[in-house]
Amino acid sequence: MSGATTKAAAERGAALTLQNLTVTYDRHPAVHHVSGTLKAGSLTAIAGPNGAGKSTLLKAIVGELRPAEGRIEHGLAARDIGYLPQAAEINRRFPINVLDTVLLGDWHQSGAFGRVARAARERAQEALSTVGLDGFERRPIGSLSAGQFQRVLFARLLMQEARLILLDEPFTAIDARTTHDLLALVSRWHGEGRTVVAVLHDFEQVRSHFPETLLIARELIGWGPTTEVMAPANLLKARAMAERWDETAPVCEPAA
Ligand SMILES: Nc1ncnc2c1ncn2[C@@H]1O[C@H](COP(=O)(O)OP(=O)(O)OP(=O)(O)O)[C@@H](O)[C@H]1O
Repeated sequence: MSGATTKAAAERGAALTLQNLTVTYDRHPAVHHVSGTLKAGSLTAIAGPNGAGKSTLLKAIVGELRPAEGRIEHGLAARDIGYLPQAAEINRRFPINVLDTVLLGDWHQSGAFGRVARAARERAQEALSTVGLDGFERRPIGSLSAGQFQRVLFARLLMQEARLILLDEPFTAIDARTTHDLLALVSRWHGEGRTVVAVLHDFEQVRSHFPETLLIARELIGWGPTTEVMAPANLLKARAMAERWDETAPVCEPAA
């Protein structure tokens, strides 16, 4: 993104702008012509049916997928974007302990193979304490419960101190107590002025904790205040679009 565009986006109060974004797999669109602005400092849920393109959208924002068409504009360096993928995408057999996993959140300071400074260790320790995992430092990540591991990943995000935080289904298969604790961290990040985005399936959670919502069913249905976007008519529309879409439709063919 050019310096001028970055400045213009910042002046509009935008953390990120999508311009006619289309993302495809083998030329089949998963995200189709999506445009809009994520306000800096906003707290936004991404909602939509299974297969709606929610994870694809996050992957495009972090640069794992390239747009087939359109643009994603932001003025952020990679280290300014924190990303929590869906749990199923993370390999927990990797032989690494809890403390080192949290320290990975600091890779941009220490470098991938650099010596870890004492200050970083102390911050990692503090992050583990914040997520309620004192004493877990040496445990291999493969030995943790799903909820404990999710706490570790949140500690890693705490360590990173990113300006934009993207969470893909952070509370799926997580119990009420852990969800409550992790939602408190989300609120804390929001209070610190960070921009936070979470893909969620629990509409109650969306309504009670996320002031803004982006509702998608491959195409954008709504993006703005949650009370407006999550209106019954929009939810029906999302469901109807999901029921009629053709998985094999090529790029830019009109929906059936
Ligand atoms: N690696 C891939 N190769 C081919 N198609 C893919 C790939 N990843 C996702 N898709 C397809 O892209 C579409 C959007 O998938 P995506 O995972 O973004 O949806 P989602 O909204 O996150 O769904 P869910 O709520 O089920 O997690 C789906 O039709 C899916 O099958």
